[in-house]
Amino acid sequence: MAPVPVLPEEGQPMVEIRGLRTEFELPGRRFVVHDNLDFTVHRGEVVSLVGGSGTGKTVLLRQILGLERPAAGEIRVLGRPVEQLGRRGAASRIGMLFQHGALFSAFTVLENVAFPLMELRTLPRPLVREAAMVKLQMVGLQPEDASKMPADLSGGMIKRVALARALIMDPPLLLLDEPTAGLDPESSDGFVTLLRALHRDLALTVIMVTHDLDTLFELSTRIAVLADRKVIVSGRPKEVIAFQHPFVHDFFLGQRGQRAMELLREHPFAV
Ligand SMILES: Nc1ncnc2c1ncn2[C@@H]1O[C@H](COP(=O)(O)OP(=O)(O)OP(=O)(O)O)[C@@H](O)[C@H]1O
Repeated sequence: MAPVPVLPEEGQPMVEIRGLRTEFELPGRRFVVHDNLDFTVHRGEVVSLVGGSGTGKTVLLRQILGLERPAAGEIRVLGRPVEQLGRRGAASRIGMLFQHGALFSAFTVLENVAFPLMELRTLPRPLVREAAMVKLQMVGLQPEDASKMPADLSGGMIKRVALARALIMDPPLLLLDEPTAGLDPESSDGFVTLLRALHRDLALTVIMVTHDLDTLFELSTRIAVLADRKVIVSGRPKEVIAFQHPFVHDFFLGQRGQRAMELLREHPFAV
């Protein structure tokens, strides 16, 4: 069995990032994505990361997951440096929903959901199957969906299967990369409702990257803006929208501003 992560008290840091520097080599030059970036997420929060294209939102999620190492700085997850968690330790603490679901096309739905547990080789197959079926039910899928192949699923079902797989080890921390991208409005609403219920019922801490204002306002307890290689502001929408920065102005008050203002009125207490 995977070790049960020790949960910090409510409000204690789940993720702490200090002095983060991320750089990539391009032919002939070094390209800096994050520079001296600080960011903390507390237990129970749903923090949305927004920022322009290429500001390093996805890379930051991958670093929190331990899939990529920064050039400098420290990332602690549940009080421990992420590089000390190892693959198994990270998997039991952090669930990740990748942008396009990232399901294995040759595996059935059940095999996809069960995969992280099968890889551990610590539980007998019937128990793994049972755990995967419970997670399928948790994300609103039917038992008969278990034998389907990814090619036979709708976009909304693919997201749900990927979410069931992200939750298979009962991680306290869930990372979501564009959870509603590519979904029609009805599927998107359904998925947001599911995420909100799971956040509440499983006492999850969530870090989410999204460009979608409805998803942002429906789910977030805090918004953090990535620009100029740092988190330039984080807080409630009202506080973030009032921050003077060209990206913040364009994102919330530009073309989409009217929708942002409607959402702010609809969700005065949500964030
Ligand atoms: N392995 C890599 N090698 C080189 N450059 C990379 C690598 N991974 C990411 N980058 C670059 O780092 C920058 C940040 O990428 P990232 O995918 O995190 O952006 P993002 O903020 O998620 O953007 P978007 O909103 O467009 O998805 C981009 O310019 C990307 O091309």
